[in-house]
Amino acid sequence: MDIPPAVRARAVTKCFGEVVALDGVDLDVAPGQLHGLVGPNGAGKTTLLGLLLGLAVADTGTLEILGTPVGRALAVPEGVAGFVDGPGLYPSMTARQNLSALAALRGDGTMKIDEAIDQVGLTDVADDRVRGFSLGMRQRLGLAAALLTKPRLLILDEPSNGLDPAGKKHVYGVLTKLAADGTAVILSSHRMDDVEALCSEVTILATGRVAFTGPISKLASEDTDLDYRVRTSDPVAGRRAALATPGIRLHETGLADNARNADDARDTGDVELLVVSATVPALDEFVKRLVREGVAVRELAPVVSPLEAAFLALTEQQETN
Ligand SMILES: Nc1ncnc2c1ncn2[C@@H]1O[C@H](COP(=O)(O)OP(=O)(O)OP(=O)(O)O)[C@@H](O)[C@H]1O
Repeated sequence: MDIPPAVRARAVTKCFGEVVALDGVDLDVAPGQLHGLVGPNGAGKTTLLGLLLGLAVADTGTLEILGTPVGRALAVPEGVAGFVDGPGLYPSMTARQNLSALAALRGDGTMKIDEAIDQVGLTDVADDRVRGFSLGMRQRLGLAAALLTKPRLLILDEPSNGLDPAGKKHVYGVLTKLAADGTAVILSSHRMDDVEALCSEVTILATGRVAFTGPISKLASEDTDLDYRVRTSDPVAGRRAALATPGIRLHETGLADNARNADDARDTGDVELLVVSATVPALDEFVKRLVREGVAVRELAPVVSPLEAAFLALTEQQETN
């Protein structure tokens, strides 16, 4: 039997008075997919996540969640869990009491509370009151609350807010494992690097419309110029090779024009770094030339990630339309 998509949205529109928060949004999310939702402030991310969580209903369009069409009633669809605008928690209760209360409310705590607390790394503070929790700890507890129901679709609004690097790594490990076990995860974020590290697919929203949806790998077209940092064993020869390669635009990084060798270059400051603007094929030619000339490439990386570059280009485009 075919497993239905976790989310299938078609032409979904949602207005708040005069404000069009979502304008004809299509979204497809497969089971087991980690899907990032990005967009500038006010783009409609929270509104869309709210529809998926049953906190609001769309004005027009169709929405199917885990194979079931969403009706007009406000209710969390079966198999869905998560939070928008931060997890709702009782500050005067401990972490464990919060989860017990939730499990009692739902009457279906299918996962053991200790197991959920352990999964998000809060065992040591399980009996502390939530009032004293940091934002990151609250986020983790919110995730534990969502995990209690063993969801097949998990919706998280800015889940990495307030998490320190170790916390983020832990939470991302939990999400990756959930996805590997078949749960679809949709999360919003303002951090492109986080989305790139975690998600295989992304939807970029701008002023309520989908500017892009699909695999992150498709975002960076081979024909798009991106800025790259290039560090070589010989900055002077590297610079010469850049100038000689068609399609490579060299940004000035402080290397003196009269520098004849690496020692001269070093005298002028940190000039081992070149910043070039190029398409992928032009960059390939540049690297081949460097290798031919016996110049070693020690570092080669985009200045901003392909996702961030595409995000900026697409959202600027949308906003000027
Ligand atoms: N309950 C509401 N009443 C009125 N307007 C609303 C309401 N909720 C959202 N909006 C408006 O809808 C638009 C989309 O808001 P939304 O919160 O979904 O954006 P967002 O992408 O989540 O933004 P942010 O990144 O700032 O959280 C905004 O113009 C917002 O002001």
